[in-house]
Amino acid sequence: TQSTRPQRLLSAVQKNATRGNPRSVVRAIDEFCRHKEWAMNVGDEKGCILDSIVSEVNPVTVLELGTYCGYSTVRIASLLPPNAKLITLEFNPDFAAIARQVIAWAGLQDKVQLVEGSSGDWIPKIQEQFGINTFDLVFLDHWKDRYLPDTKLMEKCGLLRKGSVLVADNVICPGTPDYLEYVRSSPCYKSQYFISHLEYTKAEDGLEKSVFLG
Ligand SMILES: CNc1ncnc2c1ncn2[C@@H]1O[C@H](/C=C/CNC(=O)c2cc(-c3ccc(F)cc3)cc(O)c2O)[C@H](F)[C@H]1O
Ligand SMILES: [Mg+2]
Repeated sequence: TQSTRPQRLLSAVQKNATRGNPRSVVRAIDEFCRHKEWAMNVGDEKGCILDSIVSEVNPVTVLELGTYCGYSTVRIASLLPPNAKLITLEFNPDFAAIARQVIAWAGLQDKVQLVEGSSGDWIPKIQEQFGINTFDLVFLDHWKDRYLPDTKLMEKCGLLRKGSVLVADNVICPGTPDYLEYVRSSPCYKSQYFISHLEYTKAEDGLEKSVFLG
């Protein structure tokens, strides 16, 4: 049977990256997507911006919405302090299976909890299930029309505290207009746009960093 793109991406990691070396996993995926097959990873250009924000926040608790193949999961987790935890939500079982193997190849499985399920179902259950009260950092990279409802849900569930940082991918392409309008106009957020390009292309895209003011 035909392989899927995520399966071919995983094969490229297993072929070209060194086990236990997250940077080599990130590099192998970027090479595959630049030279073989485009895939919707945050990519290296926006990834460097993400790295700088993660390093500045130095989060102990991280939530990622939309794991896909685990590229940004590996990028973020590789920068976390030893006691930190990253929870990543992915409701497609095929993507989740690939991401688990990518995360394991990077040697980051002890820092990452991949939860197979939908953000809408899981955001209200995270505190009781994982003993986490609030998140220092949230990376939004799932369906673009779910950024706003899930942000409101995180607020309602008390998962954000004064200073929590939201980083949203694709705020220009494909675009998340309702989310952008909300975080840029709400008195509860201080927002900043980091201009960049859509992964592996010359099209404009960017990340929006929004600090929750409580
Ligand atoms: C809704 N709740 C969810 N809960 C758990 N997992 C979820 C949920 N929703 C989706 N997932 C999971 O999160 C992932 C979804 C990623 C979606 N990403 C994109 O569409 C996306 C698209 C482009 C793009 C740009 C230009 C172009 F010409 C074509 C594509 C670029 C990007 O960087 C993207 O991130 C995964 F697939 C899905 O199962
Ligand atoms: Mg994206």
